[in-house]
Amino acid sequence: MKMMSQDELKKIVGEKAVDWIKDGMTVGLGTGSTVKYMVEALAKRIQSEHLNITGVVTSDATAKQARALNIPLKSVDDVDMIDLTIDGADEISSDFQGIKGGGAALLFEKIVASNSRKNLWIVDQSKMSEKLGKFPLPVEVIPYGSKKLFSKFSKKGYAPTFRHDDTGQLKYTDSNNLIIDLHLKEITHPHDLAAYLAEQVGVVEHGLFLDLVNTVIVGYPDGPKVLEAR
Ligand SMILES: O=C[C@H](O)[C@H](O)[C@H](O)COP(=O)(O)O
Repeated sequence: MKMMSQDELKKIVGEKAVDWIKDGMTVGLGTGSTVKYMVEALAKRIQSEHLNITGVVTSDATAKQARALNIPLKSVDDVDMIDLTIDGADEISSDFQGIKGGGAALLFEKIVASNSRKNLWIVDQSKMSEKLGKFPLPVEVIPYGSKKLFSKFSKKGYAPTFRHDDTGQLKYTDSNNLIIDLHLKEITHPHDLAAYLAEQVGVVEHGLFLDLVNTVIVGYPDGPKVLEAR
């Protein structure tokens, strides 16, 4: 079997995902290196099949790409309901729960996902795991009081780190918040953890995406595999 790079696996799932898009749909466009291929493939379909599609983006980065490819966009506030959102993920457990936010876009991604009739995730095989927690869990926090939250998470044993960008500066999200990554190793009770994080003052959103997705396309060297939740 031909060895495929991680990037090639991302490309095959990105290209496969646009099969779910039908003419007239309002489509949520996720964020990241896998979604980038889906957005490219969608733009090609819009052009060649003259599709009437409205995109709803989840980050400034995706907005920039979609505009450059002439995909018509609207804000989530200006559409009735999103028919389908296609997004990447950082880790997906066997029961279809996920961690997102590796690209710091979790807040808009969760707003768009929560306003979508259907959510579809596209990942290469490395993102699948039995239990969540190998990927550090991103928590978006407002800057004011963020050191207090950091200490609280430290005391809980969550091994927090502030996210930095490539230049070593604190990473600010599209909404000018900070990210604290929690190094948990294994999340045994994701719903309890999600509830705890949601009630902490100063937490804007966390990267646990629970009970949102029922279709996942996984890229394997022998092709994309579509997994449906039971
Ligand atoms: O904040 C970023 C998003 O949650 C991405 O969807 C996630 O990090 C996966 O990105 P990629 O496809 O680049 O691995």
